[in-house]
Amino acid sequence: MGNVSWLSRSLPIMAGELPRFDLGYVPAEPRELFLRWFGEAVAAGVGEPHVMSLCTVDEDALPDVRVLVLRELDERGWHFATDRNSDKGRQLAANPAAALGFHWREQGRQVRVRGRVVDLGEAAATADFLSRSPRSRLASMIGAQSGVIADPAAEERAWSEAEERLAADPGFVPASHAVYAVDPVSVEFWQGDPGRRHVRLRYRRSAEVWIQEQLRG
Ligand SMILES: Cc1cc2nc3c(=O)[nH]c(=O)nc-3n(C[C@H](O)[C@H](O)[C@H](O)COP(=O)(O)O)c2cc1C
Repeated sequence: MGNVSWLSRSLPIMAGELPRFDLGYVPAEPRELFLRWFGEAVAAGVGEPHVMSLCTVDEDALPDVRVLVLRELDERGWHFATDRNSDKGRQLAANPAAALGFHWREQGRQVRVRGRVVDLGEAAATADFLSRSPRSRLASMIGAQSGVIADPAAEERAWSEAEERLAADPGFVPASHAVYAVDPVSVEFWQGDPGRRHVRLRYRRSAEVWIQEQLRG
């Protein structure tokens, strides 16, 4: 047996006491249930509950995934911020659809969001960028995210130049900074059970109505 296989089989999963998911007490809209679960994750001390996986597909339909920070949740959907010229930015330009995954390990919970992706425009991008720390803003001013670093010395110079630029113009916002929202077509809430009777509830949007379906775990 390989090392990963041996280690993986010997590691615990969904151990300990987990919350119960009472399907008799769920709201009509998935956003409300997400906010409830998110608040519970924060209260339970879940590590980085606002970090999520973002899955996109490239022009050859090959999936790609990485983790991002959830920036906001409102009637437009789940927001994230990134560089429009990054790999994911280019993938979204070609195919504006995505899936998000949250895993709140300490509670044995998972939330999956699928939907179309909408660029929220310049005002949202500007507000998001200016709310960031100076170091975070600098990192977005060096060049296109996901670009290959061919010359480390030039990269050092780019950081210095960005520092000078930010000092001279603290209101500077790169044109490539973008905030996107995932406008959901389905949202699934998954509650793990140590006895493996997991509880899954999927909200599926049909026209303007949310249909709830319980899924086998
Ligand atoms: C905890 C964590 C949070 C991150 N948050 C963001 C984020 O909010 N926006 C972002 O563009 N990249 C974020 N990243 C970096 C991405 O995972 C990824 O490396 C980067 O966006 C480039 O992805 P791409 O090459 O697929 O475009 C984060 C990474 C980690 C580990």
